[in-house]
Amino acid sequence: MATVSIPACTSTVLLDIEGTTTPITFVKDILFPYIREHLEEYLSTHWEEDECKQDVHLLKKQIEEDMRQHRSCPVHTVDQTVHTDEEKAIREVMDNVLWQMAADRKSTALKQLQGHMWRSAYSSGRIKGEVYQDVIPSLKRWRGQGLKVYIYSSGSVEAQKLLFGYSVEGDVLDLLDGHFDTSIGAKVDGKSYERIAERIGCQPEEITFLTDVTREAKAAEEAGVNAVVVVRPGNMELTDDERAHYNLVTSFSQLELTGRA
Ligand SMILES: CSCCC(=O)C(=O)COP(=O)(O)O
Ligand SMILES: [Mg+2]
Repeated sequence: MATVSIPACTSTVLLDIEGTTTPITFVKDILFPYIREHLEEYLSTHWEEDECKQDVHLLKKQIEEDMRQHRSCPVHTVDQTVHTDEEKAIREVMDNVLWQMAADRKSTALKQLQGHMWRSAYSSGRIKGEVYQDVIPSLKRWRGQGLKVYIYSSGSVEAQKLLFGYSVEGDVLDLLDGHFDTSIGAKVDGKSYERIAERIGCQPEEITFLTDVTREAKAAEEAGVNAVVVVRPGNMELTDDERAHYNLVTSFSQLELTGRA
């Protein structure tokens, strides 16, 4: 198995989740169906709670932003099955959430609500966060070499902590130095990586970012971050140009820090 060197100046490994630490199938076949199945019940039960109100407020702001940007939104027909204003409002939120999920939108509003909904699924043991077999040994190895390890995912920080706190390998949050989500900026925007470096307190050049998505790798490189593209079963196919441009790994164990044991 070919090794891929990461620069000797690296002080921090920054990890994407879906398609990188975790199979895409876990997200698409377990996490997302849970939301679709429990959305109506969740909104009806928690509608009057502050946290749910904030989630709905953020979703409404996102809808306004989408309208301003002329992005298509679900069209509301008159629904004969709902009677009260609350039922109507819940149905509107549901339509929007399901529409965003069908488009695999990565909006902060959607991701925040999802994170809150997964809480009880993880804490009850119904769902356990999947991580590839090479992930935990690599996190331990990197930390042993003095590297810091952070997560940067479109999934909310709360959703990230649930996945690693209730993982198939147990609670592995101790192996992580911190978490970033899209509240710091979109993963396809170079500025987000500059902000992350600033927040960590290092130069962008000291960060190696591992992701399955080349648009994210490109944005990271624009900020001066070293990007490595992770190829896992079921990930999006890469073009010949992308294969030629990026360092590729199929397992974290292929990564070697230059000049360290
Ligand atoms: C960690 S939460 C579940 C995954 C998710 O909702 C998501 O959008 C993951 O995106 P990523 O940026 O980790 O590819
Ligand atoms: Mg990903």
